[in-house]
Amino acid sequence: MYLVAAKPKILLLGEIDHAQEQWQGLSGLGELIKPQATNRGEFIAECNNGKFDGVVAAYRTFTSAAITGRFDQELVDVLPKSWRYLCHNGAGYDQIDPDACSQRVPPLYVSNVPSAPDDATADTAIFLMLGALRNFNVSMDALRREEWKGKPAPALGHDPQGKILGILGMGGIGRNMSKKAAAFGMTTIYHNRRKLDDEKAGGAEYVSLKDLLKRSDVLSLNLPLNPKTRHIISTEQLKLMKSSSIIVNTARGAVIDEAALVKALDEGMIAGAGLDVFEEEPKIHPGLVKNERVILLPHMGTWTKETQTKMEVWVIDNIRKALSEGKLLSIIPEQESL
Ligand SMILES: NC(=O)C1=CN([C@@H]2O[C@H](COP(=O)(O)OP(=O)(O)OC[C@H]3O[C@@H](n4cnc5c(N)ncnc54)[C@H](O)[C@@H]3O)[C@@H](O)[C@H]2O)C=CC1
Ligand SMILES: O=CC(=O)O
Repeated sequence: MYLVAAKPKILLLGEIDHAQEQWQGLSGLGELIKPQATNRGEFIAECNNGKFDGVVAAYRTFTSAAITGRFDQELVDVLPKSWRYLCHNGAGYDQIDPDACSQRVPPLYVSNVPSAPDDATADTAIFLMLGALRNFNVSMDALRREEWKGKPAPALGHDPQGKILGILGMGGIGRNMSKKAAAFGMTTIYHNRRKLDDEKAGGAEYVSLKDLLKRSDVLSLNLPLNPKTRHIISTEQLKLMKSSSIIVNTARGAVIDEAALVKALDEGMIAGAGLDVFEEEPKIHPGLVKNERVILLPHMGTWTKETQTKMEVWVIDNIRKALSEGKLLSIIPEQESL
């Protein structure tokens, strides 16, 4: 009599919209399953009643947090020990606590999707930058109220040519934006945890955070959200900025203290903002909604067919590698040395 090893399970948290064929292709490596839970309590109950025993890897989306909540200590503690890989669809993995995953025995290895979102997100940042520099939002709103340009017409905008773009977080998206901004005649300065080598910096000057704030005409936030970066931009930092400057945020809402930003805009500490992300999505601070000098997008940085497809395929490739080789394609930096 032979014991037949149970097929591993692969759990889908969220939806696959573009790479169905590649997802189904994983069925050769494991049984594809979905949770029934519609909220965190039910999800934890499914973990506790053994529904996910045998799960080796999971595909998760940003919006699946509406069901599971954050992958924090509480959640990691109830996951079955068979579950070794958590493959996130997104560059930013702030919905996952890397320490809780790393300290579990055995560790829960986490992957994200670097580089695939770079172009689409940097394009979004450029759109927000131009829109805010040119005061386009004021007239776009006015036109829909059947007013030509607006009453009064908006203040004259500013050209990007000759202006200084300051990038906080010079990673994949920051560097991509810097290259694109050069085509608009801008000079980039940046602040990062570490100075980049010359090739990566691409001619951008490394400066302290204080100098970045003081010198930038456009401050673009391109760093991850974590306990060290939460509210990295608040009143003290905003006070250092030029009153003619604008802020662009395509990173995560909570890297800016949103209430402080509203106050800074209202008091003329800075001239405008272009925002794709918010502290409590999908809620937006009413002070941002009512301020016409703020151009707003509902977290659409990677909202293109091409980029969404690339990102889904990337996650599936992570799962495939994990199941067939025991390694992830793009493990998060916090776990590189595990
Ligand atoms: N709006 C959207 O749809 C999208 C938003 N994002 C957000 O953008 C963020 C950046 O993405 P990538 O460029 O792919 O990440 P990345 O990891 O390539 O770059 C992040 C950079 O920030 C730097 N950094 C980290 N902590 C810092 C600190 N305290 N001070 C200064 N620099 C710091 C890192 O050294 C790195 O160079 C993601 O974490 C995500 O939250 C990413 C993709 C799409
Ligand atoms: O917000 C999107 C991401 O990829 O991170």
